[in-house]
Amino acid sequence: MAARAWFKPVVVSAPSKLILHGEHAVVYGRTALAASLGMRTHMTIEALSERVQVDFPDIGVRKEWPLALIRQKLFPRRPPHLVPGEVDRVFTQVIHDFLGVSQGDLAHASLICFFYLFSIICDPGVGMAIHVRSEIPIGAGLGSSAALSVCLATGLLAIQAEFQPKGCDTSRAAISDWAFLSEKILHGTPSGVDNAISTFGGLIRFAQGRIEVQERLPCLRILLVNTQVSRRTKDLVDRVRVQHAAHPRVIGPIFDAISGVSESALAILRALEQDDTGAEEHYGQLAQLIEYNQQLLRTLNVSHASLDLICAIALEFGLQAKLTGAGGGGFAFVLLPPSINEKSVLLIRDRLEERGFVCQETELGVEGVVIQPAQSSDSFESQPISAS
Ligand SMILES: Nc1ncnc2c1ncn2[C@@H]1O[C@H](COP(=O)(O)OP(=O)(O)O)[C@@H](O)[C@H]1O
Ligand SMILES: C[C@@](O)(CCOP(=O)(O)O)CC(=O)O
Ligand SMILES: [Mg+2]
Repeated sequence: MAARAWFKPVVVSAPSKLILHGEHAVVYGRTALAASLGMRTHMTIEALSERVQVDFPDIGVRKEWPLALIRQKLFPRRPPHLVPGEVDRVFTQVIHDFLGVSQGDLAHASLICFFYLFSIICDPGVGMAIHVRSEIPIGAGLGSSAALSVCLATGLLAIQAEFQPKGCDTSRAAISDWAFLSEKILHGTPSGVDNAISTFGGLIRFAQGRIEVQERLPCLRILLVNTQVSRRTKDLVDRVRVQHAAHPRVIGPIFDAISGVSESALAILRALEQDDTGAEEHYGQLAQLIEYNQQLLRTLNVSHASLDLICAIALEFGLQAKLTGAGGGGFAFVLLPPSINEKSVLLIRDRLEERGFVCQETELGVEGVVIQPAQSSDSFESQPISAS
């Protein structure tokens, strides 16, 4: 079949995320509570004649291939199933060979994700220039990989839907499933919480692949603290897996306790949203849960000296902090109760920044993935994405 030629430019953005509670335990089916964050990844895809050009400046990748070569080398080897499922490791090896890179090559992991999704979703292939730029710190626990995966899935599905309006599912549920496949290519065994929150936005309760979008979110104020210590999600997840395999009867109950923290925190957030008369007591309970969870994550050996120091500094101000995401560095967050005065917030920020940490406040519970009107095309219209 001949390759297709032209499509309208697609502009997509997807948010980062904050895991309030449940990281690591969620990989083992327990409950996590996650909110979307104001920083986003932006992607544009434009038609390009007979070539595929990938520009990922954040990781220093800019390359181009003839479409005919991709169709010849990759398409005959793609997995037969045209719905997202398990990663076909034979096909990822085919892509590695095509790109001439080795399996562990991190800089090329994003390229592997792109070619995997492109080969399956864009049938029978179309020339394109894809450009991705992110406001999200990469490899720090705020879900940059999921935002990338969600952008790729959304953009490629939108293009395919132009050629094949019937039979191409572009719902949020389908986007999240394709992005989950991409996350599996990057991480091996992700829980799916990151792609779910980046797709749906807001606040979600997530367990065993079930996404429960929470209709209302009380206005939580948190201080994000970047340790500036880089780490890889996969390494931390592997570290926990080794411990779980060695001591399932010890580590399993820790996962249960973390899950309990997520459920309790959700109950308190719902109570806060409905009635803020008992706000002070509720914030006290939320702070207590943050402290418990940080201790549990420390027991799982995924904290780090920098994260422990942030928690200690927060405590000097009577505040609680915990790591967010995989840990081992990356980000922590500090809960700022409504009773706190601005002078204390400035003081705590100063104390943290004196120690080399970078602090910021950003919006919580923002919109999930959006397809925006393309600036370069007058004819492009904003496309709503259905929920399921
Ligand atoms: N803007 C981007 N451009 C290209 N690749 C990206 C981008 N953002 C994230 N990635 C991919 O995601 C990986 C980081 O994922 P991960 O270790 O899960 O950390 P995070 O907590 O940020 O999701 C990077 O090594 C890269 O492969
Ligand atoms: C540790 C984990 O629970 C969250 C990882 O988040 P991040 O990649 O650090 O943003 C892993 C997962 O849920 O797949
Ligand atoms: Mg990630």
